[in-house]
Amino acid sequence: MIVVNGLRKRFGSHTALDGMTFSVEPGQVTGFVGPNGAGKSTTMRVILGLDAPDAGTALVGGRPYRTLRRPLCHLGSLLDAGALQPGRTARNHLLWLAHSQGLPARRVDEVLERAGLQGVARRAAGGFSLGMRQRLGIAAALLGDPPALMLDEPFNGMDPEGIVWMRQHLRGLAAEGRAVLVSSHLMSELQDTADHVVVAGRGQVIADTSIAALLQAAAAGRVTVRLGAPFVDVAADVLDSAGATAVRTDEGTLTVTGLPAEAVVAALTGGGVPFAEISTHRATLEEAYLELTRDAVEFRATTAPQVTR
Ligand SMILES: Nc1ncnc2c1ncn2[C@@H]1O[C@H](COP(=O)(O)OP(=O)(O)OP(=O)(O)O)[C@@H](O)[C@H]1O
Repeated sequence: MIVVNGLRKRFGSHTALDGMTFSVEPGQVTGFVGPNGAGKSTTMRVILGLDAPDAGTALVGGRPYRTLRRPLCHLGSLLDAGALQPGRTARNHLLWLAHSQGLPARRVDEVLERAGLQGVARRAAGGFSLGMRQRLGIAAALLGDPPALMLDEPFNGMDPEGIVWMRQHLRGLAAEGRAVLVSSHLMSELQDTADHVVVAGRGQVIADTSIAALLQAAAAGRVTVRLGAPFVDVAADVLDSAGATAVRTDEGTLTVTGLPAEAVVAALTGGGVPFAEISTHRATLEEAYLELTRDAVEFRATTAPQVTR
């Protein structure tokens, strides 16, 4: 289990982490999402002891990573798939890592097979595509058979087949009881993968929730009512009196917030207003995420560049 509590980190005058707090539970994939600059990589670097926080703690199995005797047996990580000696074969890269942690060579062959790299094990890793490097990074993370895994943007550079493989692989690792933390700046990548999601923005957690609850919250309260144009105004009045907010969004269409669909039906029926159709808006994961992070995006394509003279 990974627990971060009140992490703060400044780089000069810039606050990268501003009280980041969450935990990664065993047996599930936790997505760590947020716009660029939200503080995901910094949090992961702090967990690994690569950056020192100004305040707060990051514990792996109850202890700071730096104090673990054989860290690969506690937490496997993939931060930068490019971090390898290009001339070394995939197998030698893993053998070197295994040796440094006192792990047996047989683990190397086991993880190569698990990552689907047996066929290229004796090829120089420098010639690997980014997707293959990601697989090699996963193999390295699994060397110590750790109960927790932490992967920074593992879908980067993967082709569609690789993405399917990665999703199944992550699910499999969680099904074995491991705590799996996976960062991404695309919520859609985590569809069908993550059970839980921690949404970061401006160095803080802005949502810490199950995927199911996130979808439900995003869809909650948005009900579309279609009815004959002459009834729109009276329907809006009836719904306003029932405590909802009804906005005409199209000819003969009201978008209602503040009341669940059943209550909308009850209010209209009680008010004697005929309607043709009532539907609940179902948000996609991406919509739910965009809604949450709307105020936390540091760089926006639509923001006019600031010119300093
Ligand atoms: N070594 C550093 N020196 C100065 N600023 C840094 C450093 N590392 C990170 N930052 C800044 O801290 C903030 C958080 O960066 P971080 O890389 O953790 O975000 P992120 O959520 O991982 O973003 P991305 O999705 O782009 O990787 C950013 O504004 C970044 O520019």
